[in-house]
Amino acid sequence: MAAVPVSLAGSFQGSFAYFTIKDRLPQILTRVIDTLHRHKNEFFEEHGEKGIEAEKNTISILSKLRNELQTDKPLVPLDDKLPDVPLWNQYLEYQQNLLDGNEQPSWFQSPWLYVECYMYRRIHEALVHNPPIDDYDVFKEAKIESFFESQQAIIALCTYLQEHLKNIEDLDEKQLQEELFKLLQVSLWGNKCDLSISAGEDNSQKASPLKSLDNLKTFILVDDMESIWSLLINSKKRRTSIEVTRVDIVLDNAGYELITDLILADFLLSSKLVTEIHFHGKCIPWYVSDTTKQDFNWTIKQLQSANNRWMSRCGMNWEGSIKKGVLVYHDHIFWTLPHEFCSMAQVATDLYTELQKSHLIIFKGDLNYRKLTGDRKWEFTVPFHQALNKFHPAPLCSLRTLKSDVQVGLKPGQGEQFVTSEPDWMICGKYGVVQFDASL
Ligand SMILES: O=P(O)(O)OC[C@@]1(O)O[C@H](CO)[C@@H](O)[C@@H]1O
Ligand SMILES: [Mn+2]
Repeated sequence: MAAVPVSLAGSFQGSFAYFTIKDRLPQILTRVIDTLHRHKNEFFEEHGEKGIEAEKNTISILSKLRNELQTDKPLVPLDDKLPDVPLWNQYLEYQQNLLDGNEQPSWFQSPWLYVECYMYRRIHEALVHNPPIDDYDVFKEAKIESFFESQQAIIALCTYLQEHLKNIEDLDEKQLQEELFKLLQVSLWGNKCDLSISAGEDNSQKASPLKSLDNLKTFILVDDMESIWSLLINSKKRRTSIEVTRVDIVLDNAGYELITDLILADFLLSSKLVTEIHFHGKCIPWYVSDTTKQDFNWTIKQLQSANNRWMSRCGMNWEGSIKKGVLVYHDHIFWTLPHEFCSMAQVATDLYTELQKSHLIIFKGDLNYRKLTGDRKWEFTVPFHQALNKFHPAPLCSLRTLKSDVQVGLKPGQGEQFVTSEPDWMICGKYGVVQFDASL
């Protein structure tokens, strides 16, 4: 196979990577500092003087971090005690070895994917070094706010699921396929709502998600929904009563997007297209809005206790599915490492083996797409399978709105047409893909 292309990086002046490292990441750090400031009283009430001390120390570490980033300083090894530290520090060495003897990995020179992940891990390190606020999630407030901002859309989805799909057993194949396509698209467009692209500003779903699907259809650049349908319906037909059909969903953002993923999961289970859903979330706060176990549990609880009866019914059902073991939540440190997914088999063999049990893995969102394709300067027409670079644990698909400049699997001329007519087509979140790889 031909060598892989170079990584996107801040060294490409004027690229989205450059702009992100120069402007957006410092903005995110400033917001984190501001959040800690605003919660000073809360830290005092909970932990007394020790809380205030910890808040001050964390802020000073983060201000220093922002300065390192803005002046393109060398990346330094991590030095907390968490289990992923050796892997991070080996990765730094690996990046070092890719350079000429005198150069050192740095914010603008190293791959964008690496430095951006590294920033979030350094934010976590700053907190870990400062008990008693070491388990404080600096993005929690923004995630909670975005959940409440999307209330109407969440109600619309829960109502749809409960009312419209209560006769799901009676649907014929065509109708079942239509519902699947609808909810795949809802989950795809749910990915517009991430808080990293907006540097933490409100970016929630306000319009009715089901009504807008037809209008949005033309913005799906790669549509492999038929392949997903064939895979699922064939496996349903072949399955004996003791067999399992397992779908894994590698989650992205909490808030509205997570609800769309839960709705999709519920539909897959209640239609009996699948028998088990496995969710995968992050172990630490990540890219502002990504889902952690706390976010996941909080979301289910919120739904259960909501005033709206469809919302609370969804919450109850999902809690029930979790108890029955048909809805399973996992996390793994690999998801918050800087590695491309093609190194998962070596770096996180246990996770790779777990994913091999799946009949279909759904990767949500832009960052997962970047890691699937290695965040490299691929030609638009390179097949998705090739860009995966031997990452094939099971059949997989990506549901992703385009928010960074990597895209593969397009038809000849398809990408070029946008380059002139809509220069920001790859970063504005207006376009999406449902892109499938059959694995073998
Ligand atoms: O993975 P998500 O939530 O869809 O997007 C994450 C994201 O906002 O962060 C990066 C920019 O900082 C981009 O990869 C992408 O746009
Ligand atoms: Mn995200």
